Amino acid sequence: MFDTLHEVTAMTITLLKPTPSDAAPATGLAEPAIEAATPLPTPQALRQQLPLDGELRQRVATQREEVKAILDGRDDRLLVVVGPCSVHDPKAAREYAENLSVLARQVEDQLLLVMRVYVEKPRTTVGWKGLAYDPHLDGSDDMAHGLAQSRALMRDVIGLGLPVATELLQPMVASYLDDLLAWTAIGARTTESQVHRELASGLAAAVGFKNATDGGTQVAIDAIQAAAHGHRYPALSASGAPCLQHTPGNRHTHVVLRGGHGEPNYQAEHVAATRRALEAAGLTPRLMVDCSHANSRKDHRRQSEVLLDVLDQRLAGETALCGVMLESQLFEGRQPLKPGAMRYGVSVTDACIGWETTEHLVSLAAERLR
Ligand SMILES: O=C[C@H](O)[C@H](O)COP(=O)(O)O
Ligand SMILES: C=C(OP(=O)(O)O)C(=O)O
Repeated sequence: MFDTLHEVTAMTITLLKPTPSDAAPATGLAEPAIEAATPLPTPQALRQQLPLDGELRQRVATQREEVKAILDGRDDRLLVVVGPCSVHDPKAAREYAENLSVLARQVEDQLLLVMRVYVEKPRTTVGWKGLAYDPHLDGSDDMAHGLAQSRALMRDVIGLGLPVATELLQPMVASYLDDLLAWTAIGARTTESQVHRELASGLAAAVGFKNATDGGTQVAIDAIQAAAHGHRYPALSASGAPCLQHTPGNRHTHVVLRGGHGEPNYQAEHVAATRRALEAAGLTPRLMVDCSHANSRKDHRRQSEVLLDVLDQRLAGETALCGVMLESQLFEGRQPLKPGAMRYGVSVTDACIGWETTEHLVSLAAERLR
């Protein structure tokens, strides 16, 4: 199935170097800084190759509505975005999804579980950028294959009955995957970006804007306001042609508190302050707490204490808290990315809690909310 894409990847086009008469004599500024361009399939071609059939399309529509009902306060269940920090092994991700789909049914009276299928990773400096970019984990950047693997995996997760969450990082990647998503993150490193706010304004899925990496929440509140408006911005159409995209605006957005610079911001005083800031901006206060990242001080074992605190706040009547996020894998911890010497089901980005702890925490959350 992926042969065609592989063939496309193999054809690398070397960009035309300027002729001597084009070159800028003194500065050399006319030299292109891009070394090569590798063709990718158009979003339309990939969607045709890995289509979402009528039943699955309807399922995604229903999943999106379920998430939005929670954000609108029409459903008082807790939204739980849970799964690996990043997917690097689709086989392990499918096994994880099978486990999660069973758990989701056991807790569905109290919780709506949405699986993190994160295939793009924002990096603080440099590092592996995710399955969509480098599926062979070796720097070969076979993105045509990575996009196909990402799409196929997300489709299988939906087939298991689970809604899919991802972070959308590179706006062009969104058009390969966005028909599959029930919930989307705009990450801490991009919430302030106008380009990402424009992207969010045209998504059919709900969007969570993370607070900034320094802990600042105002950028996420500004992002909610920006994304609620319609925008017009240049983009590539599904068939790969440049176009001016017109978006309607997205009202189903919310803040995600993830802490900043090693300091948590999940506690009641932070939640109350964010609630007041949202109300002052004329916005409906709705918040998700990310139990990982700076909220856990990057120690996966502390995600449980964050979750328990958030549950206490909910039970004490904090209705703005409509969701939580957990970073979880089949097995706990993290490992360096060393192809050929990897442990199955262990994160290669941030450390995660393992499946047993995940099952225990999610069941406990449902039990406490009952
Ligand atoms: O969620 C994952 C990481 O926190 C994020 O991608 C940044 O990773 P890095 O600091 O390891 O680059
Ligand atoms: C990168 C992530 O989070 P943040 O943007 O909060 O760092 C993530 O959730 O994978």
